[in-house]
Amino acid sequence: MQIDDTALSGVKVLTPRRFADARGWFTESWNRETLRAQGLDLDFVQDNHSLSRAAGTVRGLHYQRPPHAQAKLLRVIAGAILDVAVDVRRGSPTYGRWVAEELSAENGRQLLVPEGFLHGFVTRAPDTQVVYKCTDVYAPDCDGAVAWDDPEIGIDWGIDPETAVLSDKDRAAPRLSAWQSPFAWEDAQ
Ligand SMILES: Cc1cn([C@H]2C[C@H](O)[C@@H](COP(=O)(O)OP(=O)(O)O[C@H]3O[C@@H](C)C(=O)[C@@H](O)[C@H]3O)O2)c(=O)[nH]c1=O
Repeated sequence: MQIDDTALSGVKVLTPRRFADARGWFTESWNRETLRAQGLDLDFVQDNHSLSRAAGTVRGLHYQRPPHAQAKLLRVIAGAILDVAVDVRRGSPTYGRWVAEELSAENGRQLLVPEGFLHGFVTRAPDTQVVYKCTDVYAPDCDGAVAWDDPEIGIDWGIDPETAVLSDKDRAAPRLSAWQSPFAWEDAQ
């Protein structure tokens, strides 16, 4: 398992090894001990799976506030996404900054998004399926969203914003400046 840092502390790109042979390949997509040995001790309690029919579907930017904050480990099993994490840890030297990583069924990469980040993705192929592990259960009362297209955040999604396929919740999400982050940098240390 190769684990690479990104420009934002805590956000990591994981690339599991693939064992190829005449049949295809085999990979350990998640192994608690392997990650523990490399310093990532995460207690996952829920797995999610979403299908987005159209390319250009945007889901995000989402979070769950404490006491149900979630770290997420994402991968793609069909199609491709640009996966995005935005640092919203109050007091963080990189508050408001984002990183993006292309995850696809082909490249097998995974993105680790810790607590204290907004998370979202845009699909880059039809019928894209994303699966991810979460460190806390779904808690609708703690669920929230920030506008995916907030110019203050300035994410380059690589699509025409007018054509994005969105949920009603995501279309109505507030901008970063109109929102109070429930995450503190100190809590993340
Ligand atoms: C996230 C979630 C949703 N649901 C339900 C609520 C709702 O009726 C339906 C669809 O929910 P949403 O519209 O919130 O689904 P979606 O927009 O795919 O939400 C997800 O987006 C990505 C970017 C994330 O980071 C995830 O944590 C999650 O927020 O599924 C659950 O039952 N459990 C869950 O864990």
